[in-house]
Amino acid sequence: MKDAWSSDEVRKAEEPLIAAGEPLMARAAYALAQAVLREVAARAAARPGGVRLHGGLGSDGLPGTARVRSGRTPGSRPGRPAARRGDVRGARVLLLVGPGNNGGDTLLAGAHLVRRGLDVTAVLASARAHEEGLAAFEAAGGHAVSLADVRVPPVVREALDSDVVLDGLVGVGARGALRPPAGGLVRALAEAQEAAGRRWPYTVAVDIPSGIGVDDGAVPGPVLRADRTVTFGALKAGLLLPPAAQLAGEVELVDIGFPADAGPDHWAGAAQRVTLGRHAMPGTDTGTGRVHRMEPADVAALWPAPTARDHKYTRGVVGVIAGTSTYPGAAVLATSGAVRTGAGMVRYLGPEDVGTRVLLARPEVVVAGGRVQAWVLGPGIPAFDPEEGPDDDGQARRVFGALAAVTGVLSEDVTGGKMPAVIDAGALTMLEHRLPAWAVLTPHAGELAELLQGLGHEVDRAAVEARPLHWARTAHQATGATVLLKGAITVVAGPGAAYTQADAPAWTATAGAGDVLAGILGTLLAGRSADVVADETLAPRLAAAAVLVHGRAAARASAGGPVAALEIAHAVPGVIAELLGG
Ligand SMILES: NC(=O)C1=CN([C@@H]2O[C@H](COP(=O)(O)OP(=O)(O)OC[C@H]3O[C@@H](n4cnc5c(N)ncnc54)[C@H](O)[C@@H]3O)[C@@H](O)[C@H]2O)[C@@H](O)CC1
Ligand SMILES: [K+]
Repeated sequence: MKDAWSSDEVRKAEEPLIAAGEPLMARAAYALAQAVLREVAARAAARPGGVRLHGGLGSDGLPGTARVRSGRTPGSRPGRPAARRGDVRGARVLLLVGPGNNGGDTLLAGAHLVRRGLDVTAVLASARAHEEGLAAFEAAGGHAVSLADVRVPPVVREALDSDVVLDGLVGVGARGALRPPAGGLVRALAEAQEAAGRRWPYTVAVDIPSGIGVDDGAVPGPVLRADRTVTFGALKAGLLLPPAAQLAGEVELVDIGFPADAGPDHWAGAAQRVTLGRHAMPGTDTGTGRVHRMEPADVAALWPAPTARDHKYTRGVVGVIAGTSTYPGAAVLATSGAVRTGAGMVRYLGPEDVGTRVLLARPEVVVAGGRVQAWVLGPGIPAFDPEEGPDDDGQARRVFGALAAVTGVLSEDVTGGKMPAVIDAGALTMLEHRLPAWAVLTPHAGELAELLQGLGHEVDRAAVEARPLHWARTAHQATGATVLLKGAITVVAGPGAAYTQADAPAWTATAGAGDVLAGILGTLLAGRSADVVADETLAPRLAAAAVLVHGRAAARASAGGPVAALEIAHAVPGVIAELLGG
């Protein structure tokens, strides 16, 4: 499991170590310099002619760095002697340096790089800079200029003429969007980066890409996209959360001596254990707390793998209420997802013609009512409109009945009382009561926005996409349910924990993929039905596990190319075999 910390937790972990005189910053800076040297050496090794790794500016013919580097012997200008293959000397590095310790890390790393023969320029974005770091950098022979003196355009040109850019403007001490002048600098650099495409230098974010929401993964202003983030002591929540995670590149965690578990999970407190009715508003979401990411071993440990003593009923029966005569495909996809994940049995409830199609695709499915251990409700069923009434072949009636069993409103339901459920698509519009955590809502951003609007929030799809974890938590607090918010990076918010999974290739954004996910999760919930009802932390974990399996199955089915939803379901057994065998 990857654990990403909030900025508060990082600070709490640092305090006693700093008080004890641990050289945290020196360790961070050394590791940062090593990461840069590794990359520079690898690139130089791949290039005959040595160090000039990057294509350089060339486009406007300007000696781009002259103004930034005025008065300095340009040791790495074109025309210098060619170095050996793999030699890092003379590679050009631009440091973007902010006023705090993040800038300090960057300057100290810069000093290491200068000593290794790299050609390093530091742009100090603020009037203040980390004193010790600046002194070490200059003593090593590094060249520092002030942004106030050189202005933004020459810095952009310098960046374009560099091999590596280090973004050390702000780290976990920052709040909100980058303010001027750093904000203006990064806006200009990000635009140039976008325009330059592959000609842009290798960009390393120091601890975090400056300007992201450390705790909530928001991107409130300009941010320079990193190829790599070298982060210190612990992962930061914003590095795993969308949309910021998409700007962090490859994340490298460096051990600087934090204890394995330094602090409490602040978010796991009582804040979200509120009892709110359907129309009550949640309290303010603090947006702090840990975020987890499941890895294969975590999923294997949770998996309800069968033993020789099991039979189909102990393995778990999944009831699927999905599809209509107009949208029969969702029924096929959801039942296929459930069957291929290893359900003891899958029941299908719906219109007769849809049931026939389900059977043609999956003859294992039982098209009849009876006991189930978990429900999958809603794929391919239209939104419920209380004014118009249902036009869905009776599917809304069936979903309402199943929801009563999930919430315990019908305590003596024919299905046997409370049980977990996946609540997807149309079923998301049929929620009338507060839900338990073992009900897992699986909206995409647009559906979550509509659900939240129904609860009185002024939020649209774009707002949900801008702060997915915040809104998933808000929906969890308001409804009581576990919320699985689908996206390129999927977020799960449930009691005491948040998960984020980034397992699926971009090709997975295709019609029907979500129906398959609903089936996969339904089988997992059915396989551990009693546990899920007894332990409210289990549904979020199983939801994250389902997302991992679905994403890996999509990657298998895609093999780098387009993927059809049914093929994701077909790839699931191979993924499970790999997870359990590993
Ligand atoms: N405390 C320590 O000993 C260690 C800290 N480390 C580094 O220190 C960083 C945290 O350092 P600090 O707490 O000094 O804070 P930062 O360096 O992250 O930034 C704080 C500074 O940025 C300014 N700032 C805040 N919000 C801003 C905004 N929106 N726009 C522009 N400027 C803004 C503040 O005025 C303050 O001067 C970590 O991210 C990490 O890189 C590492 O060296 C590891 C050890
Ligand atoms: K940074």
